Amino acid sequence: MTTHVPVNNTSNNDSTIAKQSNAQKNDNNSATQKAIIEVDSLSFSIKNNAILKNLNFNVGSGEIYALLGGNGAGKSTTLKTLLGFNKPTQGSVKVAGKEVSKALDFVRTKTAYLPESATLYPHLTARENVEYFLSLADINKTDEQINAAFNRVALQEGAWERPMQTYSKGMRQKTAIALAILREAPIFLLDEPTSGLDPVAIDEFNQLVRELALAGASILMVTHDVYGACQVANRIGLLRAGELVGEFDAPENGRIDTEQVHAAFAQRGA
Ligand SMILES: Nc1ncnc2c1ncn2[C@@H]1O[C@H](COP(=O)(O)OP(=O)(O)OP(=O)(O)O)[C@@H](O)[C@H]1O
Repeated sequence: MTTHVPVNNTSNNDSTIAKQSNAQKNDNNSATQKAIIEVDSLSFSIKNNAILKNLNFNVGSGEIYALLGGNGAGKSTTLKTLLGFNKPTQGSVKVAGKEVSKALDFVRTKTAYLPESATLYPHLTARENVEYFLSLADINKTDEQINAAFNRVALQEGAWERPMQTYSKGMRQKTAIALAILREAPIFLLDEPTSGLDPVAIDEFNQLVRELALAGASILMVTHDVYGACQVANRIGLLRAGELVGEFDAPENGRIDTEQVHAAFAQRGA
C-alpha cells in the first residue's frame, strides 16, 4: 500500500511530521542500517534566511528516492549540501557512513552527480570523454570494459566515436551514466534527469535507473515532475519551502499513486 505522511501547515504540525518521519525510519530499521545517504535534521540558512528546515530522509542501497518540490522548494540546495558545496547550519548529511563536509574526496569518489545538462566536453567523442574523466580519477579501464558500459546503457555503437556535440540530451545522459558505472560509483544524484527528454528517452532512462537500483545503487533524484517521480521512485519526499511535508512509499511491485501525490503537491502550491 502507498503510505503517506500527512501534510500540514502549522509549525506545531510540522514538528509532528518530523516525528512521523523519524518513526517511519525506526520502523524500517533494516533499511536504515543500509542507508547510503543519510540526511538527519538538516537545516541550512543563508544570512538568517532558512532555506532547508529540519530535513530527515534516508536512501538505502537499491532504493530510488525522488525529492519532489516546486520552484524554490530547496531541491538544488539539498543536492549541493550532499555534494559538499553547502555546509549544514544544523544537523548532518552522510554519504556511505561519512559526514560529507569532513570527507569530501571520499564522498565524491562514491557519488555520480548528473546535472540537468550533463557537462561533458562537446568536441571529444563519448569514448574520449570517458577515458579523460577516468584518467582524472586515476582509474584504468580497457576498451572492452568501456564498450560493455556503453552497451549496458544502450548507447548506440555508431555514436561511440562521434563528438558529443552531435549527441541528444538522452545520449549525453547515457554517456554520463556509463562513466559512473565505470567509476563504480554506488550513489547517483540526479538533477531533473528527464526534463527535455522525449517519452521514449524517458522510458529508457527510467529503465536504466531501475537497473542501477536493482544492482544495488542508491539513487536520489530531485524533480518537480510528479508523474515522472511516480513512474520510477520507490519513495517520494515532498519538499515545500524547505520542509519535507510528506513521504510516499511505493507498494510492493507497484508504483506510487500519481493522483495522491499530485493532490498533496498542489495543496497550497508545493
Ligand atoms: N545563494 C543564495 N542566496 C540566497 N537565497 C538562495 C541562494 N540559493 C538559493 N536560495 C533560495 O533558496 C530557496 C531554494 O532554492 P533552490 O534553488 O534550492 O530551489 P529548487 O527547489 O532547486 O528550485 P528550482 O526548481 O526552481 O530550481 C529559494 O527561495 C532560493 O531563492
